[in-house]
Amino acid sequence: MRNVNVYYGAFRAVKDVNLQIEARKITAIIGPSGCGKSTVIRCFNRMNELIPGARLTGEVLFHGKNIYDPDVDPVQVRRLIGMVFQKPNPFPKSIYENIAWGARINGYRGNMDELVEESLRQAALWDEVKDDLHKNALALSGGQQQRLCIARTIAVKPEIILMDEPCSALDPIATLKIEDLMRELARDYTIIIVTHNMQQAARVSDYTAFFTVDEDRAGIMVEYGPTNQIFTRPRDRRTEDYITGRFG
Ligand SMILES: Nc1ncnc2c1ncn2[C@@H]1O[C@H](COP(=O)(O)OP(=O)(O)OP(=O)(O)O)[C@@H](O)[C@H]1O
Repeated sequence: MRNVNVYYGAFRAVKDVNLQIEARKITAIIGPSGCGKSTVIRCFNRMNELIPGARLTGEVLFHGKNIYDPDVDPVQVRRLIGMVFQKPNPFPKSIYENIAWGARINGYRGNMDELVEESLRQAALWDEVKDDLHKNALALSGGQQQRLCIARTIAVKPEIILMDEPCSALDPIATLKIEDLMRELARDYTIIIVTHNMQQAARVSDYTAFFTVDEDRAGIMVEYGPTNQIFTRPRDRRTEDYITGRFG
């Protein structure tokens, strides 16, 4: 991200963000409520464009190309940079179709059974559902539904997976499963996660970006670095206050 500002109408929600994401690492975005975490993560695949009144200035470079250039297709951007949401949102269709549908829309011509199996395996869900692929996805538990959403995202072969509070609707055991899965996926994918949960950021991420709210209510990035450094030797007083629980 280069000099990124995001406005909702006249309100500047995010101010002057410069952030370089590392490939095949997990980057956590943390900070108090309203500091713009969701707004920032949505910039990485042009999801803010779907919000009426939202506007971005600056650049988001992916392989050196600004994804906001007029000749870039947002649908293609969202295929390469997939997103998993707070609440698991499988389609009200079978487990199999949840994966096959997106792949088909994206023009997948290979063996669909293989793709479904491979995606479910990568999302650590295969063993639990392999005998029930034609069951409705909504009959799965919340944690299984979220892994299915991750499988669906992986099936279209993205390079980056964005996750906005992916565990906030899950119990602690399902949360740990998703965290283990994220570590597995980070071998092949670049992951960016928004989380309210600082322990989660400390457990799973390689890099952490701490955001806060400036005097004009705009979100700003205070500090970014290796997670270990941010949590043990923050350079900025505001980061220290937040991670030690004095603020937010
Ligand atoms: N669709 C919208 N229209 C107008 N203002 C918005 C919209 N979405 C977010 N905002 C405002 O932008 C700012 C940043 O919101 P955002 O949801 O990105 O913060 P956040 O850090 O993700 O918050 P939380 O941790 O509470 O989810 C807030 O002041 C919020 O009120």
